[in-house]
Amino acid sequence: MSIDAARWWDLRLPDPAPSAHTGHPVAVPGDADGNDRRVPLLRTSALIEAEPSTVVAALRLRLDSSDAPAATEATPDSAARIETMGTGQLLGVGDRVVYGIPFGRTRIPVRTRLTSVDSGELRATAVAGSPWRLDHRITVTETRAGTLLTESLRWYWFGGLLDEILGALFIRRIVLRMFAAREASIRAAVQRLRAAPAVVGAALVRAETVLAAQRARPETLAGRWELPGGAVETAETEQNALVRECVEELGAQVRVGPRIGPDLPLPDGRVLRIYLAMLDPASDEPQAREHRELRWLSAEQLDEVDWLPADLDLLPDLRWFLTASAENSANQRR
Ligand SMILES: Nc1nc2c([nH]c(=O)n2[C@H]2C[C@H](O)[C@@H](COP(=O)(O)OP(=O)(O)OP(=O)(O)O)O2)c(=O)[nH]1
Repeated sequence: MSIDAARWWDLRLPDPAPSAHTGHPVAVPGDADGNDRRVPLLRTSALIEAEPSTVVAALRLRLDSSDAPAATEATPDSAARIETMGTGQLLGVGDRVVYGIPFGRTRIPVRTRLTSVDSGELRATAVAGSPWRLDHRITVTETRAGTLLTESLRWYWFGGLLDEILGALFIRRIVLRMFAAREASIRAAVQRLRAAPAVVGAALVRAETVLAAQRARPETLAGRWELPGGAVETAETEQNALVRECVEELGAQVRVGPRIGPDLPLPDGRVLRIYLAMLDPASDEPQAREHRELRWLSAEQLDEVDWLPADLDLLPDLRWFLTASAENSANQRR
């Protein structure tokens, strides 16, 4: 495979500024990318000892769902109501996030709409009317010590100096409290995801297509499509579980590669983790031993089958990977 998927997370992420590594909040006018220096920017960062795929899943978990981390209640400043427009459990573009920013005894609702979501970054822009605008950006960056989570907020109110004064007097304190509370709830969600029993799935890739399998059982899931795999048994690594499941379900020998996409919470409390995989050159052709049918799907065909709900949240990452592999192969042929 010509794409180095281990560098998956680095692809679209800017380097955090050195001050972000200190873990202390910084408020600087503008940023180093040449953006308007008069626009206030507030940034905090935290190192979380977990893989980026888990941190992203924690970020994208609905904070208002019943299985949300209890920290949402324990730290009311993090209160965020998320109005999901998509079907999946994770956030998608177009979803609205309503933050209740505490102000005296009341809360001022700030409505933001997610404008971009990918493996490394969530970006939301406030939808409150003009002239006021708010850009909220969360990025995750893999480091040797864990995942660096950086949150930044930039606001445009009246513009220029007035925004800086308002920021210093009012916004800065509230926003930093909100960031701190969110960090606590993200840490709690990360712990919950790491402790959950795992199901693993193989994104088995061949010639820019991925193998999808149609479930035959149980009745509630029969007819829907998934990636081959199953539950990880006690004292088994996730990679070994995938190799075993692919033999049992497909009669195929696979080589397991790096993770793709975030942790995907399942309705029963388990967590689904997907790994890229390739057929071993000596392997037999995969057969539907336990499934109804198998199909090799290209990036364009991913929407043609009725995926299980958890898998829907993987499709953007899978589509990106298949498209990038196809482009890469085309470039190499030239
Ligand atoms: N393997 C797999 N399971 C998925 C996917 N998406 C998804 O929601 N699931 C759910 C369906 C099931 O509730 C659970 C996996 O159960 P399973 O029947 O495949 O595996 P298992 O090891 O628990 O059972 P078995 O193979 O021993 O019969 O995860 C997916 O893409 N692949």
